[in-house]
Amino acid sequence: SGTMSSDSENINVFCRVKPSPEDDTVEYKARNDYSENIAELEIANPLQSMNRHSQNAQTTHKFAFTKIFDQTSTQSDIYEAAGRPLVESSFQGINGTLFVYGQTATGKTYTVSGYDNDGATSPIGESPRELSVTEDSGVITRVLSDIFSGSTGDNELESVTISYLEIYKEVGYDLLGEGRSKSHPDELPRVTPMKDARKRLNLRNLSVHTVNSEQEALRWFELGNTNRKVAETHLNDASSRSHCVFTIGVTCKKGGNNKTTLTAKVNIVDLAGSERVGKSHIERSTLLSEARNINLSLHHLQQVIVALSKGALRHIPYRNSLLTQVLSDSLGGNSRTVMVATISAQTRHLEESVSTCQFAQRVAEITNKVKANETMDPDALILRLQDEIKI
Ligand SMILES: Nc1ncnc2c1ncn2[C@@H]1O[C@H](COP(=O)(O)OP(=O)(O)OP(=O)(O)O)[C@@H](O)[C@H]1O
Repeated sequence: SGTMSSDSENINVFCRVKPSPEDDTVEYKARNDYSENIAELEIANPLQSMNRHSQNAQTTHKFAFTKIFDQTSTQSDIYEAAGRPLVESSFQGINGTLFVYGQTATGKTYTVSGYDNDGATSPIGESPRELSVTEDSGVITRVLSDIFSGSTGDNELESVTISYLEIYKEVGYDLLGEGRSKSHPDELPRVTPMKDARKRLNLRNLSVHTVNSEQEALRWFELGNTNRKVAETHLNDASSRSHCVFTIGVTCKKGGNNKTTLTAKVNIVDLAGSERVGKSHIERSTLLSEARNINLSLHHLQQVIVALSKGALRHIPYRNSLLTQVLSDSLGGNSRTVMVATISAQTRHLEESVSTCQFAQRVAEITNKVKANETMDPDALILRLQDEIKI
């Protein structure tokens, strides 16, 4: 039947420019054409425009995006354009992914997780202060809030689950393991990828928590962030060096047909900083091995994206890293996916900003095959098959 077919759709790519002091900024122009959903980012290259001898030197770089968020954009602007649509489609059984990519300190974590809720985290179950969406809340907080308060259309929300995975040097850590905060990352359960009988990825040891309210969900998220900070302190600034994947499972009963269940997964992904090893002034050998490791992971991600952007019938090397295995549905599979490329407007980061935008152009070429995940209860399925036979 028609509802089971899949639709091809491209990954929508957004750009966010981090606010910075007015001196030392690159001249860039953003043109958003709201009616067409096309935006163009033009970055002037000050180094080349100063060189009057090279007539043919490229003085500007131009990049196409779905939309550009300039330095004045708010957390809510980003959410409305890039986050909310994923919540709405999750109620229809459609998987969604939002991932942020960019150089260190360009606002990836701010975009996804907002400002840190400084201060004490209360254990799950105790009753501390109320958590809620504030101006600085990132995509994850807003998604969790909307899932519990947004309109599910004709369908009825049945259950919500969450999990929170950190990947550091190819090792997966469960940030919500056992529901309490840890004092050392070694205490966090290690997550390993396995294939189940149907050859689907199964993340062993990643806890999946059912949540019944926005408060409960936000409390888990806060616990995960506390564990993430612990890891950061012990693992040489793991924040820039690790990847975090927050996953929300949404189950709905289909309206007018409560024998059909719709299930969707929404992944929100904060990637490691994308700068190249050569540019960061890393001297200590341990740090160098870490840098290679992040870059290795991002390198594998880039390989997957290049293979996908070149089109069908290619071998896609998902298996080379844990990150690409986790993101296999999000990239080229069954998921509605959006990317937010974060860049700095500062002149000294020009090269990195251009390279981030170039990567984004590749990602925009990827097509996913999106279809609603519907399952019927066995009785309903038998009735439907009997109906079909009669015709
Ligand atoms: N749009 C913004 N508005 C206000 N502050 C911002 C914005 N973007 C980033 N910041 C601030 O800039 C700092 C660096 O941002 P953030 O930690 O999010 O970067 P990142 O890209 O996640 O870096 P890393 O790769 O190291 O994790 C933080 O203090 C953050 O609060």
